[in-house]
Amino acid sequence: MALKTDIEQLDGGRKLPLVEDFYTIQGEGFHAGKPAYFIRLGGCDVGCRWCDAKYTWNPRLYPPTDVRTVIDRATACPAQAIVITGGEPLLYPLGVLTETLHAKGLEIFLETSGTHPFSGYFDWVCLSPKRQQPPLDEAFGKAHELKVIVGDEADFEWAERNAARVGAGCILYLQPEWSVAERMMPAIVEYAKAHPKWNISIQTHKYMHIP
Ligand SMILES: C[S@@+](CC[C@H](N)C(=O)[O-])C[C@H]1O[C@@H](n2cnc3c(N)ncnc32)[C@H](O)[C@@H]1O
Ligand SMILES: Nc1nc2[nH]cc(C(=O)O)c2c(=O)[nH]1
Ligand code: SF4
Ligand SMILES: [Mg+2]
Repeated sequence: MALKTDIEQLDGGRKLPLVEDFYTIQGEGFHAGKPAYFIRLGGCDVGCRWCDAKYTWNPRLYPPTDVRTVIDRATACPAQAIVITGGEPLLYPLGVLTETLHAKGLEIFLETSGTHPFSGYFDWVCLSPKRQQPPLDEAFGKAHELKVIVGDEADFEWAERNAARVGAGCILYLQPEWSVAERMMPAIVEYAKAHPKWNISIQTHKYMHIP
């Protein structure tokens, strides 16, 4: 299965495989609670079995869309923050989209597994490392926050391994994998209390019943 849209179809990033764009409240990590305009791109080659965006994986379902149409919608709403997510957004050249939005004075946030080379401008990078396809070295130095998904006890060791590779100022989050959140929450709470460099992120949008 083609896991990314062919680059030549993207006209250097003037077009991107758009899944959806929507104005909501950031539900995860350091900026949870912040109103933000989300731009979700299609295609991912990482394959997390518990991914809550599996509908994005096949980019062929999402034809390359002129980024100007998305930018027009994003700038027509009151949002001052834009979150670029996916799928795995770093599959694509993000320079045109992000630099155009930045030039309009908007804050640009990235949600990424760090599995592909960076392109584009970001004010904030959230790195969520995946065991089956770990981040590229360059991702660790760019991460403003590290958000490790915890689905079982072994993930705490995975979290520490990644925490050891990010910059000193990178903010650390443990996020329960949604389908086992109830069961894993006590262990996550106890781990964070015992290792207070870690914070907890709980996908508040899912409790708020917003996208
Ligand atoms: C859908 S991913 C898209 C961006 C990028 N591919 C990544 O993984 O960071 C957005 C965020 O949701 C997290 N996520 C995905 N499925 C989840 C689940 N079932 N439970 C908790 N977090 C999840 C990811 O780890 C990531 O931090
Ligand atoms: N409200 C809301 N917050 C989010 N933070 C990260 C998300 C993502 O799917 O990248 C996400 C999302 O899908 N919805
Ligand atoms: S890297 Fe992100 S989009 Fe891709 S499968 Fe994992 S959670 Fe889903
Ligand atoms: Mg989501």
